[in-house]
Amino acid sequence: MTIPSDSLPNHYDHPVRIAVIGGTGLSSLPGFTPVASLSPTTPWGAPSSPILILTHNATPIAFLARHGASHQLAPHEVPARANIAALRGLGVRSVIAFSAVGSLREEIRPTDFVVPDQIIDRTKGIRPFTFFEGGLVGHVGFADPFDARLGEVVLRCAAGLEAGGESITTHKGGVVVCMEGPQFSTRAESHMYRAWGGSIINMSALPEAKLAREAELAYQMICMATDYDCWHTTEDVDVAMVMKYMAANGENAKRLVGAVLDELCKEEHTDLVAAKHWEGSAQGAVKFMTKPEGRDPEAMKRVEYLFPGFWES
Ligand SMILES: CSC[C@H]1O[C@H](OP(=O)(O)O)[C@H](O)[C@@H]1O
Ligand SMILES: Nc1ncnc2[nH]cnc12
Repeated sequence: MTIPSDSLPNHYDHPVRIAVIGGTGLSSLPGFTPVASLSPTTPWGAPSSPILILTHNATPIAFLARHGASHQLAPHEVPARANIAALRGLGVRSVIAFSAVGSLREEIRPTDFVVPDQIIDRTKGIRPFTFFEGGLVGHVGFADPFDARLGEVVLRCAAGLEAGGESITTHKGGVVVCMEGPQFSTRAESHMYRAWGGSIINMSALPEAKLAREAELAYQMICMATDYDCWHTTEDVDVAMVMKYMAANGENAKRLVGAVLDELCKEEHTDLVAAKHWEGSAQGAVKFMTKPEGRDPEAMKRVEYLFPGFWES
């Protein structure tokens, strides 16, 4: 049964540590119990959709539909800063982000899952991509754009499901090419991305992953292959193909999220879920760059939204 989100409470009074971002074909997480629907505003505007708080074995998780509840936002229109800031504001420190991707490798078949570890940026600079601007500068490290520890947990859970006979094939590591879109690639581009070492392609790993790093969140994308883009001898990608495979992938995504949440709820992962290993990383980058006399008060206030008490310490 789906409970309409407007009949749910619009507040939730406990911190929520884990978020799931759903992408194409995954605009809800059926099977989890909705307990609240939140519409926070941030200094960067409103998130893509109301954030649903769902419970899984008594653990709350935040669910956000990246393209909006009706998939009304094109990849370049996704308010990624508001999304990440709103999640952080709820207490979220770990994010599992789903994405439908094209495969650039023969061995990554449609319906396979990939837990990537690298990104090549082919966005065109038209998406707002940092929290630190407008009178405040910060440079965070981004050598490894995903959270390896969260990635390990996801891979272990996927292996457990596979061993239990579930039909999920999961690939460890891979390079996501994040293109601008919304049009798909030309054939020449598709071949070029393969020559560059790309494994899969999407339109939404960035700036989401960069912003998560700036917000000191542990962030891992789980990619679900839906097509072979247009380099392969099979049919060229189109939306119908993506949606057809996402129907199958959605079930697998739900199973995998369930297993990952079961694991993350264990006491041994408390520090990982709280992203203790990222704590202070971005704050250091911001504090030391712009001299106090050059800091814009509005920019300082925006940073305060991400890191309450930031300027007092
Ligand atoms: C409809 S195919 C292109 C679209 O699908 C992917 O979305 P998401 O990453 O949110 O699952 C891809 O990135 C494009 O936005
Ligand atoms: N071939 C493709 N290119 C970009 N994004 C995608 N999402 C799913 N398939 C894709």
